[in-house]
Amino acid sequence: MGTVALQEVKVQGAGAGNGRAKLPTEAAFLRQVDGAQTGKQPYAEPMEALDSTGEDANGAARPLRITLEWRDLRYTVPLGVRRICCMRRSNGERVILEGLSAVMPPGRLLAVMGPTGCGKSSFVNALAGRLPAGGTLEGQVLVNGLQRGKGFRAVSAYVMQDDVLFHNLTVRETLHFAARMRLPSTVPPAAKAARVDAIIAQLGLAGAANTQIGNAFVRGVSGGERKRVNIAVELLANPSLIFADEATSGLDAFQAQSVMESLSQLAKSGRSVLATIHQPRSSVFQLFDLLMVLSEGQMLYYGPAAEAVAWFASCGFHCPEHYNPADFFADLVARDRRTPDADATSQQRIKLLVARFKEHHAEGSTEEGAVPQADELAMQRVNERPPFPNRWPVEFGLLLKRAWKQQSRDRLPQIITLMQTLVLGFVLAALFSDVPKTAQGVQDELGVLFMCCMFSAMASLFASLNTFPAEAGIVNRERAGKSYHVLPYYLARFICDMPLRVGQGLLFGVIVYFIVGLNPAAAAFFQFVELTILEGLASQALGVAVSAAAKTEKIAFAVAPGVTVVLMLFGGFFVSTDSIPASIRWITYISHLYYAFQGLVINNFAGRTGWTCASPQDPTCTITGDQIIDKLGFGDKPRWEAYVGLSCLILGYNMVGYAVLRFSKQKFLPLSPAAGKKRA
Ligand SMILES: Nc1ncnc2c1ncn2[C@@H]1O[C@H](COP(=O)(O)OP(=O)(O)OP(=O)(O)O)[C@@H](O)[C@H]1O
Repeated sequence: MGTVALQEVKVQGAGAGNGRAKLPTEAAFLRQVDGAQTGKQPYAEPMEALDSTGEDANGAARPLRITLEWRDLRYTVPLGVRRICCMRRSNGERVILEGLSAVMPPGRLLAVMGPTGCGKSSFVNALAGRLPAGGTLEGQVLVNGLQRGKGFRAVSAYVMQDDVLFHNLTVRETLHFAARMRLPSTVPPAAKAARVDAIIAQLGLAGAANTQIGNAFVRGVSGGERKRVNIAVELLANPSLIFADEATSGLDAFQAQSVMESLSQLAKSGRSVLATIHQPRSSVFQLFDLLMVLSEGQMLYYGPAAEAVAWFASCGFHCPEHYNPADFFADLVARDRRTPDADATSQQRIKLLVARFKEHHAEGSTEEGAVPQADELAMQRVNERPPFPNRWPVEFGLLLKRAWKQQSRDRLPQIITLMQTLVLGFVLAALFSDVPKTAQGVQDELGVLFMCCMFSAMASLFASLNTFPAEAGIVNRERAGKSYHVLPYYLARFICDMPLRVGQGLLFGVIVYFIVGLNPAAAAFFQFVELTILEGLASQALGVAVSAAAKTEKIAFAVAPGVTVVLMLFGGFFVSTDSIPASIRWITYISHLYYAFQGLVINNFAGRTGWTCASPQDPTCTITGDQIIDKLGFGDKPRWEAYVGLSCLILGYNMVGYAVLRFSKQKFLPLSPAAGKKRA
């Protein structure tokens, strides 16, 4: 059905307004949706009211019946600024959602449809409280008659458009972790495991339970299974309200059907499910209880999905027989910008449909969707619960276990680290093997020591940059769902990174140290390794701090090496600290390369003698190690200073990284009720 056909239909249907079927009023609609219309009894599903504990047999909070109401939702985004002379003028704003009001009773699957860019995701995000900061959201969102409160996150789940899962964990491990993290520790482990099994069965994941999630490089579960794992992760907290944005995007028809069937089952079990969807096939359309059709941010239909065809027919637009209603609506409400005429016609059609629906809505809006008092009370109780399900030590233990599993199975970074260490170690060793004890040899040894600092700093930095941003999506999702605090996550990650840094430092030391012929004392070798490991840990923390501060992986990769190069210039090799202008000398003291180089130089040269000066005037002239140390400006530095400096930097960089992560959590747009109240 193309646009031309729609125009024909419209001509046929012009003036059909008088005989149009009326949609039920809001209250009648609630009764219909709850009762005979859909063959369901009002709240007929197994949704027992919360008992005194509010928990089910597994100790998990029972789903609540959620009546969701939105009033006069209006979402606008600024259109940027323009400069007139030296003044900045706003270009105005763009209205993304306009005047959306409706009530959704519990235990229903609401599908939000409309052409691309019509505001489906914005609508679902507005209800879920997940619109990105930067615009204005006005109106009201009521959950069981109450304004969205602290408990909203606890009762709702948000299934992301993108898959955000650890690729090295199996489906079962992913779900076990989510169950342990999202259910309180008062729930016994056996009950949590039973819940995981139940959800695996419910979402048809039994066949894939022991398969790794996978990614572009590692073969894993199918796209549909990944989507269902995403849903399953959210389900483990037993949410009463589920938002699924583009639940079927990127899936083939069969997988899309199975995902939507899962969502429909969840609605049948008493939960309220809101899903945005693009052009569902007719068998998927049959699964919807309620349908909302949006175009240009306005509502063209909201009501029982089964009655949408009749509604549009009553407006003069008839869906041909044996035609998928979803395809018909998609053509009907899309703006056709191919030619100016087609655009004008489609705009007129949308205007007409918006006006008709508004007219109907105004007739029905005097009756409010009544919320049973028990539901309101249950919601009030949830609002009073603490937001995090577990205590700090439990979170730490779980995060440590997961980080360890993920890292130990992530072979690629380990292989890259090993290869880098071997290649650079042997190249350095080959270039500088058996350095002579001459003035030139001193230069070579200093060069080797600084190269060791550079290698340790860069390898650890890139290890952080390669892994930390990749986790950001998962961590953001888990933090938005109030799964855990940031500190236990941060500490667990730091601890799990340590073995790789230690292994790398040790391997590099073994290859380079003896071939080059650095200080032969055994203690000096161990100090060399200790210092490069400490430097690696500091550099890793710097990488995390930069990654946390940078908005994207690309920015992190652009900024972090630049920062390291600046710190390298203050490392004491190129310019002695004494020759650096006093105003910028402080940078030296935040440079891990400086402390590492200082430590390695003192470790290598202190107390040693016998380097010849290569002076033609005095062939017996020799240089002592202490003279070399003095020349570099480290003469007055005690050995421990490098250790203390590096330890302070590990702590300092980590504190910065933690603070940035802690305070850079995704900001969501608050709901401003003023305008909504004015209009209400
Ligand atoms: N923060 C923003 N700033 C500017 N424009 C925005 C912003 N958020 C959304 N939009 C615009 O608002 C419109 C609606 O976006 P939204 O993502 O809600 O549409 P959608 O119907 O979900 O689209 P799709 O089906 O393609 O996912 C789009 O044109 C989008 O470009």
